[in-house]
Amino acid sequence: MSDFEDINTRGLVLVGCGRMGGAMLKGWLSRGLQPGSVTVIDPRLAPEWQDKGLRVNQPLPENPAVMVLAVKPQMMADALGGVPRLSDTLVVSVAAGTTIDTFERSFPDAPIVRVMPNTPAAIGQGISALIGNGLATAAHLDTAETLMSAVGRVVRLDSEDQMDAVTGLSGSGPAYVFHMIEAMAKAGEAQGLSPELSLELARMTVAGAGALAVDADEDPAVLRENVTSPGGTTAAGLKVLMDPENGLPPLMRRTVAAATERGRELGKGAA
Ligand SMILES: NC(=O)C1=CN([C@@H]2O[C@H](COP(=O)(O)OP(=O)(O)OC[C@H]3O[C@@H](n4cnc5c(N)ncnc54)[C@H](OP(=O)(O)O)[C@@H]3O)[C@@H](O)[C@H]2O)C=CC1
Ligand SMILES: O=C(O)[C@@H]1CCC=N1
Repeated sequence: MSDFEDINTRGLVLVGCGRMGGAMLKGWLSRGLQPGSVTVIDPRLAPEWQDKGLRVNQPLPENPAVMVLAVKPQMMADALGGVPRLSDTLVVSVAAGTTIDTFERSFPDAPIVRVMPNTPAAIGQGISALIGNGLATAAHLDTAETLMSAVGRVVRLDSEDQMDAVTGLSGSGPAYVFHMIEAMAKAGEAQGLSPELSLELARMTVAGAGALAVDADEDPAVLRENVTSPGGTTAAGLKVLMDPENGLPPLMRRTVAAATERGRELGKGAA
């Protein structure tokens, strides 16, 4: 039996099919979601989605199993204005900042699950955190978890208050790691390597270290120590990187704090 049986029967509506909506849709279709059961609402849907058998910008099914909202927080009010007051439909939002009570104003009788995914979902390597409203039953949370586990791992939160920090860490986090690759590549160039060689070394080092961190039984700290020979090259590099005042720890603290704070602002309706 497909995990998507009820959704394939009643339908899924995806409002906003950009980078995040598209990444999730790709994962769902590859895991058994039938294209004909998906209604995509996006005024300027990318051409790559046009010939996939999806229902594009068509009237909504009468009683869809799930509606996924994946538009920018700043566009959410517009998007919500265009959808009916569903009640028997699970509403899932992936928007940063936008709080559950905002959705409850549009869907006062609906189960609502707020999710924070990330873009490695496009290759099934995402991590999503979720939390439901008072009307979301265990079955609704399971449905949301089924959807999100099709594109990576899922954790459940204890409180919606955690969501902005989750957003600042894992929602935005892939961008920090991509920037780390860029910075490592530039640093290699500064030591005389060619841009191509430097980028390849940086990219595969981050990919391999990330995969090892997930696969290994040891903590990242132990994996780090395994690379670090006493008096060797890594120790010399880490002395700079781990400097408590000017190194990565205070920089990363400020980075995640700034992103978390921006999530809070978006939740209060900031543009
Ligand atoms: N990108 C990421 O890494 C992550 C994003 N998110 C969240 O996902 C949501 C979407 O972000 P992202 O995918 O990056 O943004 P995108 O801009 O790539 O995607 C949003 C899509 O929604 C479309 N759209 C705009 N207005 C409407 C509307 N009224 N009805 C239907 N569709 C509409 C946009 O069209 P157009 O471009 O023409 O405006 C666009 O195609 C945001 O709320 C973000 O916080 C969460 C986790 C990670
Ligand atoms: O930058 C943003 O606001 C979105 C949310 C998390 C990742 N991208």
